Amino acid sequence: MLELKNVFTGYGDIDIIKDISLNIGEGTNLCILGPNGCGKTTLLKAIAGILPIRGDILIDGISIKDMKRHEIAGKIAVMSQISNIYFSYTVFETVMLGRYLYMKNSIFKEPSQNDKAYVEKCLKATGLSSIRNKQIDTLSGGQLQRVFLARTLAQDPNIILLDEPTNHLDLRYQKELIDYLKEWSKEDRHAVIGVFHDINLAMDLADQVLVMEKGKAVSLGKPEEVIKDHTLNRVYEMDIVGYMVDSLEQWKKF
Ligand SMILES: Nc1ncnc2c1ncn2[C@@H]1O[C@H](COP(=O)(O)OP(=O)(O)OP(=O)(O)O)[C@@H](O)[C@H]1O
Repeated sequence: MLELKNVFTGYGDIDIIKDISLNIGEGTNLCILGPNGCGKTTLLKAIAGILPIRGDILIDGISIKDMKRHEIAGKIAVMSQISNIYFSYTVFETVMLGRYLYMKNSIFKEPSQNDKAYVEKCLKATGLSSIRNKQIDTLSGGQLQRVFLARTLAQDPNIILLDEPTNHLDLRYQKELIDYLKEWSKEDRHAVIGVFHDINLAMDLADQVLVMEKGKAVSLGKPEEVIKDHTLNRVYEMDIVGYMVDSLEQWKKF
């Protein structure tokens, strides 16, 4: 479904991502882990077609270099972060922006019944139906995060890219988001690629884990394989598994 072949990318003349190859099949949740500055977001930008690359990225066998921006956007949606708010729209209007691709390139036209129904479905899936008419600049960080998820879903992509999607979400909504993504990715021709700092959440969502260090892929495999090979400990320069076990022991005391 998505294939990265010896991808290099970066900013100006500097390569941040160095020689990454990956194959992401249907129904896969890939979580990307690695310390600050190792290139996780830069890799997502390359996959979204935002940065020029050397090597190749293929979606369903077609190079993104041969695809137009709207063609890539029809396949891959990036869940935006809170810093992207510039205008005050209602929740409904914001989620409708995700349908833009399908609205014959005009957001000024009245959306079709189909588009409206699709937006309603996305609002329902993210628990936002009851606040559909609220202005987004009056929402809490967690509500806003869910609005952006709904807008991403409204784009009806095959692949969702997420960059630390659980920022601003309280525990309940973190769990709900992860559970929702797990369910969504198992639908026909879907996959999720996410960057996480919370290793617990990453391990909960992931079928595959990619560990990055200094722009390179240093480990790729199932969560249990990646935990066992101690690469995580090395790249984070701490005993990750030991830390997790200690935390659990603390809770057992209560
Ligand atoms: N727009 C940019 N122009 C130049 N350099 C950049 C730009 N964005 C990121 N970088 C650099 O690229 C490197 C990788 O950054 P990136 O944001 O991809 O890392 P990350 O692993 O996502 O980090 P974090 O975990 O802190 O979010 C860093 O050295 C960063 O300073």
